[in-house]
Amino acid sequence: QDAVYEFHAYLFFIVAVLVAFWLIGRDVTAADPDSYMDGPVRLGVLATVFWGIVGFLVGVVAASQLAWPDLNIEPWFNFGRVRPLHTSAVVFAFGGNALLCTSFYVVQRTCRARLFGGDLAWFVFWGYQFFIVLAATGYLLGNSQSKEYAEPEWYIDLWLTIVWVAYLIVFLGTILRRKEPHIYVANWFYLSFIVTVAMLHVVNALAIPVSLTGSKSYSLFSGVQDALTQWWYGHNAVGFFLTAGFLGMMYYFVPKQAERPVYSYRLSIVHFWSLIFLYIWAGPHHLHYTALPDWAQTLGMVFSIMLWMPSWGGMINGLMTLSGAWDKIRTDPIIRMMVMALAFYGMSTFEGPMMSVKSVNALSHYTDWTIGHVHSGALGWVGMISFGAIYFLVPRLYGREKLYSLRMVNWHFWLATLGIAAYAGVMWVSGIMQGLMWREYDPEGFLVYSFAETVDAMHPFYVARTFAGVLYLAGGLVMAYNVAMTIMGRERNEQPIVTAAAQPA
Ligand code: HEM
Ligand code: HEM
Ligand SMILES: [Cu+2]
Repeated sequence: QDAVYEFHAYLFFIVAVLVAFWLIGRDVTAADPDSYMDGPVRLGVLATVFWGIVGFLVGVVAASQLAWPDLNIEPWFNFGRVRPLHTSAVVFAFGGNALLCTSFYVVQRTCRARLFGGDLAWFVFWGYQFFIVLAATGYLLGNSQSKEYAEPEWYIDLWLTIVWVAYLIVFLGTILRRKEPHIYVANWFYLSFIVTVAMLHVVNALAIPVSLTGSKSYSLFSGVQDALTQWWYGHNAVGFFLTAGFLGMMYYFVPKQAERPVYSYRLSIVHFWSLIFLYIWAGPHHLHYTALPDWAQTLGMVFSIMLWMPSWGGMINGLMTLSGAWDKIRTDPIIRMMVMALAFYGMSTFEGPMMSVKSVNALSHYTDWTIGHVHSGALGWVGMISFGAIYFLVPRLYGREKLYSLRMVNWHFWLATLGIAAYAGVMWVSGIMQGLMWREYDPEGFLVYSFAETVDAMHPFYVARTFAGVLYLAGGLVMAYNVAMTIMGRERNEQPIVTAAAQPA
């Protein structure tokens, strides 16, 4: 019925042919059941770095378009198509690959078992990359079902469902055949992420296609039910994709890199159950002052405020794992990255509950303050903890003694930290200014500013935010170079990092 569907059908055909050739030619000798399956992890780390750079770059493009509207290139690269390309690239391609490869790595080590299902793990990896390509090309060609963070049309949603169920089978199967009786807490978090995302995705994507040979569909829900379902999904995508999954990462890689046990196992169990119970109810804080019934808005607000506690439980558990090893912040830039991730996790989960209070949201909603909040969680928490895990994994996965350069990790740390601080700071100022300008009345009761005047006032902030994004992107490029050199087996000839205070007096 339409060109996008046709293009995707051809793409599907080409991929199917390639897979058929691979199936014919592959090596069918059974792998050693006692070894770990690290192929998808090795490639997954590279995919994470690659999609990270793509996503940050598209973020810089979107930021530039807001600063200089002439950069809207019609029709393929206008802001309306570039924005979902950015959000999906960073959240699902970068974050998703980071979760996929670290979860495959962690579940094998902590269960002392090979991934379940043989080549199914490869299907999950490649099937997920195919989903990303379908989604991204669909956006640029103008397809969207207009649900934020769930823009792909129905047939792409169906494909993702198949891939995700396979992911669940691989992960759960590995846990079921574990040789270690205990299920380590990182796996609890990963599992809750996989199960909940499956549920969110299936319910929110329920839609009726206009035709089985066309891309257009209509949501099963309408009006305020549609809005509530969408933000039940959207909020819990934050809670389970961007939070629970990355907490799983934190619970494995922070203790490993710090060479310390988790601070409190009891705390991890308590904050796990309270986190997943509370998150599910907080979605309505995205719909304050809408047609959603008032009681539902208040419910969302109350659960959001309660959510502060289990969130900080995770942060405290991560930070206190460094007890007795605090000196490592000075000497190990990877630990420094992980600590910065936890600091931003704490910061954004304090800011979130505050923004969910209706009177605060009356100012912050629809403004850049929300964008600042999003990016302190995304750049600070999700980005930094993933970078830490990548630096941990690359030498181990590729059989290298150490990274090409620790000093470059330090550079990455500072570029990323300055980028985040500038991004969040600029958006706070511009967001609050924007909110205050919108609500400014004169003594006669007329609005003082027209909407266009508030847009005009944003310009310098948008320029500054673009610059902040360039810093963050530059850090990502430094990482890509470091990773590539490490894989090639090179070691940079450099002085070890020793600060003045660490030297003997
Ligand atoms: C170089 C770094 C980045 C830059 C320059 C950047 C830029 C942007 C821009 C310009 C927008 C649109 C804002 C608007 O509509 O007013 C945006 C939205 C968004 N970005 Fe980024 N971004 C970056 C990195 C990231 C990362 C790493 C993540 C997640 C892991 C992320 C997640 C998001 C999300 C979820 C939104 C939608 C926010 C909302 O609708 O409230 N971004 N970004
Ligand atoms: C206790 C934890 C948190 C609470 C209670 C919370 C609360 C909120 C609130 C009230 C909003 C603004 C809704 C609006 O006015 O439209 C929001 C937006 C958002 N938050 Fe959080 N937040 C939390 C943690 C996080 C974290 C850790 C991240 C990222 C890793 C994050 C990502 C987002 C995103 C992407 C949006 C924008 C959604 C959109 O409109 O597109 N949040 N959050
Ligand atoms: Cu939310």
